[in-house]
Parts: sequence; C-alpha cells; structure tokens
Amino acid sequence: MSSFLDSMLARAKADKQTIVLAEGDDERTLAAAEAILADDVANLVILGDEASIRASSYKLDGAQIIDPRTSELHDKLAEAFLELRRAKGMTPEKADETLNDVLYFGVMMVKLGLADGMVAGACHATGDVLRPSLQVLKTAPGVKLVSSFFVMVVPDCTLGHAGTFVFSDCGLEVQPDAERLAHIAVMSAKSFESLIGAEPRVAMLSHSTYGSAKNDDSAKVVEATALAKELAPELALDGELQLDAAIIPEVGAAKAPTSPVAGKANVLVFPDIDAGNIGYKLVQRLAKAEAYGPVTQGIAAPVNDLSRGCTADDIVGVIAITAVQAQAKKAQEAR
Ligand SMILES: CC(C)(COP(=O)(O)OP(=O)(O)OC[C@H]1O[C@@H](n2cnc3c(N)ncnc32)[C@H](O)[C@@H]1OP(=O)(O)O)[C@@H](O)C(=O)NCCC(=O)NCCS
Ligand SMILES: CC(=O)OP(=O)(O)O
Repeated sequence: MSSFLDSMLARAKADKQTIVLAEGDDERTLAAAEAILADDVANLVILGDEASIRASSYKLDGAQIIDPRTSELHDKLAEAFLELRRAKGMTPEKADETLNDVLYFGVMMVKLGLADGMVAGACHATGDVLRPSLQVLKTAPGVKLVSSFFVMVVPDCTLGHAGTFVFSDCGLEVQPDAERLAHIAVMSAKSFESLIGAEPRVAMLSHSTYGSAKNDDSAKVVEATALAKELAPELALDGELQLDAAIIPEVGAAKAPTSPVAGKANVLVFPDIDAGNIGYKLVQRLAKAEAYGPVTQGIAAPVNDLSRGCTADDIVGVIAITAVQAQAKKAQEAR
C-alpha cells in the first residue's frame, strides 16, 4: 500500500464520514465496501438491488443497503428534487422516475444531509455520474467552476512529490478556455495541498516550453498561466512547459532555467481533456501507477467518480479521499 493511500485511510478513520456507494450491483464496489467496513474507515450506504447485494459473498455488516425503487426515502427525495429542478422543467412524474436512478438518489441523500459524500463510476460513464451532482449540489460557495483531478502515485519514482502527483483535468472540463484552465490550476494546487499536505508546484503543460512553439494552443496555455498567476500570486506556478521540462530537473534547467517550477512540478495541468485523460491512463498502465479519480474539486459536497477500468483497491482509495474531503468541508463550515 502506498503511503498516500495509508495516509488517506488513517485520516478518514480519525473522523468517520458516511459515504454513499451508488453502484451496489458492481462486484468491485462490494469488495471495496467490505475492505472499508473491515478497516472501520467510513460508514457506508450501498444502493442497488437489496436482495442481490445481501446474497453476495461480501461481508457488509454495518452498511445500510437501500434500493431506491422501494425505499421509504424515495418520495421525500423525489419531492425535494422536484423543488430544486422545477424551474428547469421538472415535473412530479419525472422526479419520481428520476429518483429510481441510484446516481440521483445518492446525490439527493448528500443534498439532504443523509450522507456526507458519494462515489460511483465503476459501471457508469463520467458524464452520467457528475451531471446529477452538478445539477443538484452545485458549486461550493465562492467557486466558479467544478473540475476534476487524479492523484497519481508512481512506484519507485523520486519525481514530483516522491512519485505522487495531481493531474488535472483528466475527466470533466472538455475544452477549457484560458480562464477555465487558470481556475483548474488554482483549484488543483489547493487540492494537492489539502490531500498530500505538501507545497504544490504547478506546471501548465503544453507541447511548447517558454515560446519554443507559437500557435493558438500554446498561446492558450500562456494566457492561462498569466491568469492563474493573477488569481493566486503566492502559488509556485509556471508555464507554458513541456512535460519533460516540468518534471525532469536537467531538462527543466536546460529549457526553462529561470522557472521556479521547471524540473520539480508535482501538479500537472493538462491543456484539455484529451491530453489529460490519455496522459493519466498512460502513466497508470505503463508505469503501473495508482490512479485515484476523477476526484472532483469545487462541488458543494464531495461526489467522486471512478474509471470503469478501476479495481476494488482504486475504489477504496477514492472512498477514503471522499471522506477526507467531507471532513474538510465540515471544518470549513465550522470556521
Ligand atoms: C460533466 C458534464 C456531463 C456536464 O455537462 P452536460 O452534461 O453537458 O450538462 P449541462 O451542460 O447540461 O450541465 C448540467 C448542469 O451542470 C452545470 N455544470 C456543467 N459543467 C459545470 C462545471 N464545470 N462547473 C459547475 N457547473 C457545471 C451546468 O451549469 C448545469 O446546471 P443546470 O442544469 O442547473 O443549469 C460534461 O462536462 C461532460 O460530459 N464532461 C466530460 C465527461 C467525460 O466524458 N469524461 C471522460 C472520461 S473521465
Ligand atoms: C476517468 C475515465 O476515463 O473514466 P472511464 O474510463 O470510465 O471513461
């Protein structure tokens, strides 16, 4: 187990949160639930067909198992959902039907304070997982844009933060313009600090370093870098940088000798979702990195996604991260 995962599990256990696992019909989710319950990491609500979940071979003692179609909570959640979405054309009939969906049911549990966060995505596509939370929970106070990141833990690696990186946005914002990319960078630095507990060093990635190529794509990253510096002048953030200049000290020194970040970046901001999604999967599959996410940043309460290619261990990690984000939200609200 990586020290990152160890740390997430220990932090989650220290103040147990209630997390909804919306995909109780998925084997890996049930295996992860068993591990979380055995280690006393979080309280769990598991959604799905109650009879088949109870008939599974996994030990799920202590978890609440709820079938949205038959739950006594169904009508209450549907009414609250109708009120939230009435102005968007929601009708009582559609709300009633929508709350049969495990993803909407789970998000509404979080909205009404019946749970602290939700994890899904092992068998649903990202858009389907995140749309309900964006519609219902909305952005956190003071936040303009929800985006997502992966925590990548690369084995036997001294780069980044001893092999640990935040990669963003690999999952949500499809073609961010310069302004959105700047927000993603600043939010990702905060996420790095809060989860990894070290100083973020943010690289705005491109196919160009300090003007080595000049075109619309590199210009977008140059503009995003300037905007991010305006938004958070205290941050160690720089761009535009190629990947090698961002993380390899000798290359950084050669290509961007004056950069405060080159050669030692630990937060990698990709210019769009193609680069980010392909990039994280390359590192996960070829370097055998642990990949936790897509974790969201900026939603009013934590709802996190998974890749459909995830393992039960990946789900354990994302559940622990969700619990840590829920703790942070409560701490923020108490201030
Ligand atoms: C997440 C995603 C589904 C949202 O977009 P969408 O389905 O087109 O939905 P809409 O644009 O109708 O937005 C739905 C709601 O979310 C809100 N929203 C969308 N993106 C948002 C963002 N980045 N931050 C905050 N709110 C957002 C909208 O304002 C809207 O709210 P409303 O319904 O109350 O008006 C879309 O960005 C997406 O598909 N992203 C890529 C996911 C993906 O395929 N990833 C690859 C694999 S990881
Ligand atoms: C994050 C991601 O790429 O998700 P999926 O593999 O489910 O498309």
